[in-house]
Amino acid sequence: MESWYSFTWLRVSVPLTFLLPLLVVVVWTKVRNSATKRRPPGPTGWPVIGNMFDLGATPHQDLYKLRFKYGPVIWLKFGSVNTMVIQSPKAAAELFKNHDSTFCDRKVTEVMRSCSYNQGSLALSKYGPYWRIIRRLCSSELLVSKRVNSTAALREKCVQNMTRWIEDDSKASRASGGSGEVQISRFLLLMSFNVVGNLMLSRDLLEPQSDKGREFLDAMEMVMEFSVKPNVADFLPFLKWMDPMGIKRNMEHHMGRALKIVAEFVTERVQQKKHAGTEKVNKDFLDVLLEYDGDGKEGPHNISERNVTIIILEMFFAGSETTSSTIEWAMVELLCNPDSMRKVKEEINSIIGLDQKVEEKNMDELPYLQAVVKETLRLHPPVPLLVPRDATKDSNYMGYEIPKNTQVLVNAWAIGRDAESWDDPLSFKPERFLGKNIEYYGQHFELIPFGSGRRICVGFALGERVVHLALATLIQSFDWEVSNARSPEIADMTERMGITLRKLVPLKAIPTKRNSTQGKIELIVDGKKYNIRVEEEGTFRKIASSSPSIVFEMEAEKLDEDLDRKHDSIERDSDDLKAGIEREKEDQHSHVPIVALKTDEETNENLIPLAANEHIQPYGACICSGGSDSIQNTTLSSKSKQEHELQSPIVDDCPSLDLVSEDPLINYVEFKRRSPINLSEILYSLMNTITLREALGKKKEDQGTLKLLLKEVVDARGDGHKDRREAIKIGEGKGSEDLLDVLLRVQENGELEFPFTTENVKAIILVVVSMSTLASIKIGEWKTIRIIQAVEKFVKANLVKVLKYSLLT
Ligand code: HEM
Repeated sequence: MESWYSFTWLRVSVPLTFLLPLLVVVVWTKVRNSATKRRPPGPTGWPVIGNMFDLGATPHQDLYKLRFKYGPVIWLKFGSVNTMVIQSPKAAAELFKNHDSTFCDRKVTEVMRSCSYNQGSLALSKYGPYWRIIRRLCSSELLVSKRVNSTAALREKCVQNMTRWIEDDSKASRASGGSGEVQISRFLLLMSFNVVGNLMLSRDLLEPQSDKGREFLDAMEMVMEFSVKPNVADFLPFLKWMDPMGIKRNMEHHMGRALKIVAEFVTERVQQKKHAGTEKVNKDFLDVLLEYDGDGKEGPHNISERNVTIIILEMFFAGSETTSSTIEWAMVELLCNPDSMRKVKEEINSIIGLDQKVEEKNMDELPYLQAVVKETLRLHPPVPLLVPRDATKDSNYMGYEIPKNTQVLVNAWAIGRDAESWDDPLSFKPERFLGKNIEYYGQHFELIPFGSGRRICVGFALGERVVHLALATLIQSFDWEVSNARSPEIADMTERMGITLRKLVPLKAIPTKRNSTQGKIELIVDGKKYNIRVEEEGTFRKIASSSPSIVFEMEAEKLDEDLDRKHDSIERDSDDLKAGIEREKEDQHSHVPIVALKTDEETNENLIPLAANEHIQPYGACICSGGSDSIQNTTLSSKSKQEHELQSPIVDDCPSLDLVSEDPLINYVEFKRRSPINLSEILYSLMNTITLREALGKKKEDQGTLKLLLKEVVDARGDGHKDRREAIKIGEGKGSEDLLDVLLRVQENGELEFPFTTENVKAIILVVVSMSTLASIKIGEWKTIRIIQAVEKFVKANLVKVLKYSLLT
């Protein structure tokens, strides 16, 4: 009996072993096909697990590839979860414009249920009264433009702190023998955390050295890491109770830590409120949440302390990495595209300059910077698939039947690369936005880094301000360089998917502080020190008029820093080289005083030809020309002359400065390659080149040394300018007069009210020339300060170029 039974069982079970799985596949495929009749196209999945293995570590990229095969709307199944993916601007427009209310719920993953987080969260809450209340509070009290504007100073403070940390970190690296390289993302994250901390809780949460801050950051980073780990329990719900991958257990631990820290702040504030006598004037978001007592229409009527804690924590999640990763990507792209970096730098230089801090109110004047941010968000949206939506009901979308509870992913990353919307979509070209009205506020569906519709990012006004401000400040404050060894990894755009999309290998670059011209001038009047801006001519004139002598010194800080860098970069084992550079630094440190003495005009001692070592020289009424066109002012009476000076157009920048090529310097550096460079020599030569051109109209080929110049001046009435003056006289050379021509004309015509000798002419020319050598400048015409300034700016700009050149070759 038993053997019959065994035999029969064997006869039945063997075919069943093979047939049953086949049957399951056939039935499952049939059921799926019938159910997906009017579903969007997509790759066929496996039984039970569906398309779980079709996506890897960067799902937005895998989905983008599927678009080429299946089109812009794709259907996938992850275990039991139906998923629709939107990958074109047109499909996104259809979704957000015509179906937003159907798809405005959120799909909540199992891990985000840890510590009941989803119940207090704004970003994950169901579309309903709780979401509406919190969203309204966020919009009106925290993130609406007017409110954001009123907190600009807080953000500017956080961004300035960041530049200080970067500078300190770089200095520390240099001091310990490193290259001065910093990992920018670290400071960006701290900065953006503090921005959120200041708005939510009125405090800086993080200082690089703070233990409490580090603990919070660490807990947050773990939460962010676990929140995006693929979890099999999401797709196979029957496994939820097991938490087979341990993700939820870990999340409970780290989320618990983060919530505990925020809860301490909340409790502290609740206690303060209990004991505070008067109403607080400047309320932060925590006050607003705690004081909420209903809107008289729909619930809830207050927000529990637990939910307040969750909402505050969420703002840190949502507002910190998103902004910091965007800025990091922008810096990466700019460093890989030097032309764009140059343009954005030039724009900042010309609109804000180096002397003024970047402020949020400047942003409207920086269209190229704005274009850089848009281009960065197009190519690197920090939340590439937006935050997953969930269908609230069955619907018909673009002719497809989409069942309730379908998860909807909008691939903003793929949309930013859509070839129908963007020319050359994979290249970084901020210019594509110039003069175009393409914004990222959810109305132009080819650019939706903040999402769109009802669930569009509630913090975009804040996010965009932080990104622009911090990026502009980083560019204004530092020159950024990438070491040769790092170049390949900077250009490697491989991504890492966390809570936001980051660069796999974080950006490391070397910052060199850019110094402003302001504060570089120390003015010493009768033993008193003043720090003045060169531009503040009024101040300058005021002090000057009350004092017979003015001494100001050019600080050599900038040169010092360049030398420090050079010191670090040149072969480190060569003591001779180091010693040479140290000597150079010493030289640069011994500031050369620039002296001006304003004498009584009546005295009019005429001009004393300059003696090389004297620091103070009297000057007479005839020295008032910083440029050829104003020499006639000398004929004016003292009062009207002063008035005229106040009104007269400043000798703006010397127009010919930009014609002076830096080639001689490059040649010089080339010649001196790998040996210490005498910077004073370079400066001296460049300054002479520039001012000789300005004073004598000399082209660079026929400029000689100072010796030749002296000969020319001594021979001022002689051949050098004879032909020119003849031509000018008969009207041919009008407009091409240089300073010497003008002086000679004035002299010949006897236009002045006092004797104007050849000695005077020589002295004026020498004044202008010697002024530019940074040695014993003797001059009494304030306009010439503009020339000094222009020359100095020019030299610095070129010096950096020259040094860079020498380091790179
Ligand atoms: C560059 C900066 C930022 C980017 C790119 C960004 C991006 C996004 C995206 C794509 C969404 C989902 C939108 C959707 O589903 O359609 C979102 C939602 C959200 N963002 Fe942002 N965000 C940024 C900054 C911020 C900041 C600074 C905050 C607040 C401090 C913030 C708070 C939120 C919140 C609370 C949500 C959920 C909104 C809801 O579900 O109603 N974000 N963000």
